[in-house]
Amino acid sequence: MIEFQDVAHDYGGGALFEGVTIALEPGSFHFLTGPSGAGKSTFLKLCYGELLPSRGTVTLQGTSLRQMSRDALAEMRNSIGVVHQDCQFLDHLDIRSNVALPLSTTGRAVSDRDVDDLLNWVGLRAQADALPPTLSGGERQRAALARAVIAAPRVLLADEPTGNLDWEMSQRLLSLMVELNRMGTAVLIATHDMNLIRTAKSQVAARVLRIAGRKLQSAGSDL
Ligand SMILES: Nc1ncnc2c1ncn2[C@@H]1O[C@H](COP(=O)(O)OP(=O)(O)OP(=O)(O)O)[C@@H](O)[C@H]1O
Repeated sequence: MIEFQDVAHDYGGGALFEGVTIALEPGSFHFLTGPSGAGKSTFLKLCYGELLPSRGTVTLQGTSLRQMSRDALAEMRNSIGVVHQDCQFLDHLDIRSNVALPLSTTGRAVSDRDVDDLLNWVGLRAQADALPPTLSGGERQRAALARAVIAAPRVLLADEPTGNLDWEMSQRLLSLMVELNRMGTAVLIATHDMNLIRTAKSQVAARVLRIAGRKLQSAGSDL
């Protein structure tokens, strides 16, 4: 689904990580952890083609990023849902329209009913007509999750989706992502939150990856 072959990335100040070879299989659940600045967001950006690796090959569904045309990459991105760290919205559009954007901007049919079903799933049906600035942090994160999955992606990538949320709200978001994974979506979550990882491991067979010392390692059973 997403494969890294001997991948390194360097923004110009030295490699953040190198020699990364890994496959994110369909239906898998991964956490990605590591110190601040280790390169977690960078790793996610490589996964959805926002960045090309400095060295090595990233392959999305059988095609190397480098060989993809701009159109092919845009098409590929439709099969990958992303919850960004800052979950930005278009503040002049209501939550229903923001959540529908991945479909409406690609010209695909979108019914209010489908969007409202999804908003119901994340517990935001009552906020469908609200503007983004009026939502709480937890509500914004759940709206961002709804937007990331509206196009039924095969992979969900989430960058610190529970950052700044209280424990109850973090758990709620986690259960939504576990539920998605049970329905077949591969999930990769970058997080600092070790409690979240421990909790998830009692619910799902999650593999924990850690960027440390410029390498991507499998975290041990100390978690
Ligand atoms: N576009 C860029 N140009 C130059 N350097 C960058 C760029 N993006 C990120 N960096 C640097 O690369 C390093 C890794 O950044 P990245 O955001 O991937 O780390 P992270 O592990 O996600 O950090 P955090 O946990 O704090 O979010 C940081 O030192 C950052 O300043």
